[in-house]
Formats: sequence, C-alpha cells, structure tokens
Amino acid sequence: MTKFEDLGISQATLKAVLKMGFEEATPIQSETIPLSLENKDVIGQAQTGTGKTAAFGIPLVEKIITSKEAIQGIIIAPTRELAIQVSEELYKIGAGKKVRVLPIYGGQDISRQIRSLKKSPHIIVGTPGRLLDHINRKTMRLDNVQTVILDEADEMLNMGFIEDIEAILAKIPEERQTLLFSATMPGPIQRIAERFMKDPHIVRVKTKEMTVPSIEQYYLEVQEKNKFDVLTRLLDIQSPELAIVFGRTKRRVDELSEALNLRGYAAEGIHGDLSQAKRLSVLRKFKEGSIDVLVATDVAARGLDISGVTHVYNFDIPQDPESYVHRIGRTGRAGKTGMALTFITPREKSYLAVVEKTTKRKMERMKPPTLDEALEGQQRAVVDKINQTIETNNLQYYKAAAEELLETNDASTVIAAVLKMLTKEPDTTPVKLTEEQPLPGKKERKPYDRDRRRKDDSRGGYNSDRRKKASVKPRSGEKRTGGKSSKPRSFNH
Ligand SMILES: Nc1ncnc2c1ncn2[C@@H]1O[C@H](COP(=O)(O)OP(=O)(O)OP(=O)(O)O)[C@@H](O)[C@H]1O
Ligand SMILES: [Mg+2]
Repeated sequence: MTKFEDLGISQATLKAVLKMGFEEATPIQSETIPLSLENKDVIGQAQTGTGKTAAFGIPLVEKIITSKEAIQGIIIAPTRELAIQVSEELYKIGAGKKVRVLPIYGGQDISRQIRSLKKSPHIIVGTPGRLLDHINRKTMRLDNVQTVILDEADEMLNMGFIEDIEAILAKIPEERQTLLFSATMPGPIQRIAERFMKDPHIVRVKTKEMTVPSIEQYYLEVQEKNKFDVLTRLLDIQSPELAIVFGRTKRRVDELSEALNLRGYAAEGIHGDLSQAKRLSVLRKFKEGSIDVLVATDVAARGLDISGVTHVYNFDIPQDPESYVHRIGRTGRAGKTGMALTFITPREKSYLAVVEKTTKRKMERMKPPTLDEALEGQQRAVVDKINQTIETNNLQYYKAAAEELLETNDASTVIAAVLKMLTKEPDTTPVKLTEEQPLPGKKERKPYDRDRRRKDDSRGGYNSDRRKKASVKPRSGEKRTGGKSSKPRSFNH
C-alpha cells in the first residue's frame, strides 16, 4: 500500500484526505494519481468501492488554480444522485485548498443553478443533459477547462448519452486531459473512449476476480411465484442492517416496495420516474436508517456509496454481467464485508454461468429458507436483543414485576411468553406482484440491442435529462436520437 505522502500531492490536499479518514491510497489511487498529475489521459478500471472517485478527484483538485475564477474541471456522471455524491466527495478533498465545486443536474431549478454558476466554481459535476442545457444557454463557459472526467462511462453509453457527451466535449479545448473511470469496461466503451482521448493509459487493477472478495455471493433457485416469500424469509433470518433489493423494471420496484410495506418492512423504492425531491428524500432516509430496505433499478444505484449496506438481493437476475458487478458492489465497500444473493428462476439458469464467467467467481448455492427457519431467525434476533438489554441496561425497575410473574409461573413459561410477544412472526399477508417475463433462454437470446432495451425500459432506466428537456434548442444539424455508434453489448461475451 502506498502512502498519500508519496504521491506528490500538496500539504493542503494531504490534510484534507487524512481528515476524510483515508490512511493509505488504494491500488487504483496509487496507480492513477501520478499519471493524472502528469496530465496523461487515463482509462481506470477497478472493482466497486475501491476509491475511484478520489483516484480522479485528488489530482483534479491538485491542478485547480484557486485564484483563477473559471471552471477548470468537469466531471460527467450518469445520474443526479451520483453527481451530488461525487461533488460532495470532491468538496471534501478540495476543502484544504478551498476549491469550489458545484453539482449541476436536471430536476433542479435552472435559475438557481445559473446564480450558482455566477459564483465562479472551479469544478462542475453534472449529468449530461443539464450540462448541455447550460452550454446551449451560454450560462456555463468551458473554455478554461483542462480536465474532463467521465465517471461510469459505460453506463452513460448504455443510457444513450453518447451524443450529449460528444457535444459537451466539442465545447472544451482540445488540449485537455480526459479521464474515464468505471468498475466495468466492456469492449465497445474502450474503443469509443479512445476516440475522445489522446494515447490513454489503461490502468486495470489486476485482480483475479471482477468483484471484491469481501462480498459473499450466493444464488437461490426460486420459482417466480415464490420469490417474494423467499425474500421476506431471508430478510427475517438475515436481519440486514441496510439492504438493497434490485428489481428489473420501474413497475417491479414500485410493486416490490409496496408489497414489502404490506408485510411490515420499512422499504422504499427509487427509480427515474420519481421526482428529484422524492429520490433525494428516499436516499436520505435510507442513509439515516429510517428505512432499511431500498428497492432499486440498476441505473438508480450505479456508483452510489452508502456505508452500512450489508446485503444485496437480486430479486430479478440482472440482464447483463456488468450490471451484476455494479449491483452487488453496493455492499462490501472500502474493505467492509457484505453478502449478495441472486434469485434464479429455473428458466434463467443459464445466466448464472454467464455472470460467473465474467466475474471469474463462483456463486455458492443457498437453499431457500422454510417458514420455520424464518421464525427461528426472528426468534434468534429477539434473543440477541434480550441479551443486549441485559448487558447494557439497568433492569432494577423491572425486577419487582418479574418476581411477581415468577410467583405464579415457572421461568421458562414467562420467558417463552415474552419471546412470543417480541417475535415478529413471519408475515404471510398476500401481496400482488406482476410476474416478470424470464430473460430469454439460451437459444432465443439475441445480442443486446440498446434501442430496443431503452424503448422497453427493461432496465428500469432513468429518464435521461435529455429526453425530458423541452426548453433546449438542439444545435443546428445535431441529431438527438440514440446513436448507433457503439456496438451493442451482449450478454454472451
Ligand atoms: N484511500 C482510502 N482509504 C479509505 N477509504 C477510502 C479511500 N478511498 C476511498 N475511500 C472510501 O471508499 C468508499 C468507496 O469509494 P468510491 O465511491 O470512490 O468507490 P468506487 O471505486 O467509485 O466504486 P463504484 O465502482 O461502485 O463507483 C467511499 O466511501 C470513499 O470515501
Ligand atoms: Mg464510483
């Protein structure tokens, strides 16, 4: 492990980074920070949760000349939540140097953004659509930008942002530095990246597996109609601190979170059809722990760094192996442990091998728990709680009542009654979930077709800012439809 002191960064930034609790640089940081400081273009690939944000954030902050009142760095991210998260991390890294960082995303009042832009931020973190909006309105000048970073570039490509990104890059001086980071870099993205970049250094943190070893990975064979009962039993047995449940579509996410609430779990869903305010409030509640199950689509959770996520449940198997990597990567971050469980219906069994081939790691089989096991799990949780209460609380006040109960009953009967009262018995309230079509079987499977997928909304994708925006004049001659420039990504590779 490399010390940040040895990476040639200033005292001010070093102090800020140590204040964030970073003691040593992660491998992607120690490999890419020096290259980036030398203004090299870099394609950086490293496992989820291994600090890619600071890998591009630290050198970017270092290069900002704070006395210069101009935007010098721009980071493009696929979703609004990610733009906010990245800007918060950059703000912390830049606190020592007093670097001004501004997030710019759709769904936020544009005149407020224009006012913030007038306060001359040094770094902008934004989603493609809204960035382009400001460029076209001439409310954001990019002629002093020296560094451009594309975070989760492959996802932005999948979402059809390629033309927007090209249009943004066309407004930035050519003698810039371009960096591109993601945990997954499917072939097509590399080729496209090279079009935007000059002699990029490809830094791949060499690991045996694509996922981090600290995530235990299981699969469960479950019939579609039994999935929900299995999920709630698992939640009862594993009592996760914070859990994310992934569903394939927006409708699925809505139905799942409603069904979980019906059975008494504190759950909420997040996807692109919700208002910006709602999305932010759901995430805030999840971070604070006032809800403990977040139900999400793939896109909604890309890159999100929420500490304390102990379990990821793939209620529906993801459509491609890269999505699997990003989904389960919401746990096991920054060296913590985590558990990922993937439901596989009998017809989808062939996908298991496809995922495993990409991640280079086998998932262990887990048998779906029975109702009795769920009850036992809940009981165990109560027993643990009782033990904790014995250890930490002064019980003097309750002793008299306890003695009184023991005068008429034997001890084990009293305790059994208390256990029964405190144990949440597995809830079997009927719920209604629309059945998802299984992914196509091996023979029917076609290479992934982006346009079709977007139309179907099969990934439960976000509304891109771009498609919602009405106020922006497209630049003359600019095509605003999803490009054909990238080769379709296939599940079969
Ligand atoms: N050197 C470090 N030491 C300790 N913690 C770190 C270090 N660098 C980053 N972190 C923390 O690790 C967590 C994960 O970092 P980050 O979100 O940048 O991961 P990532 O590689 O971008 O993951 P993803 O592929 O999911 O986007 C964050 O909470 C971050 O603050
Ligand atoms: Mg990231």
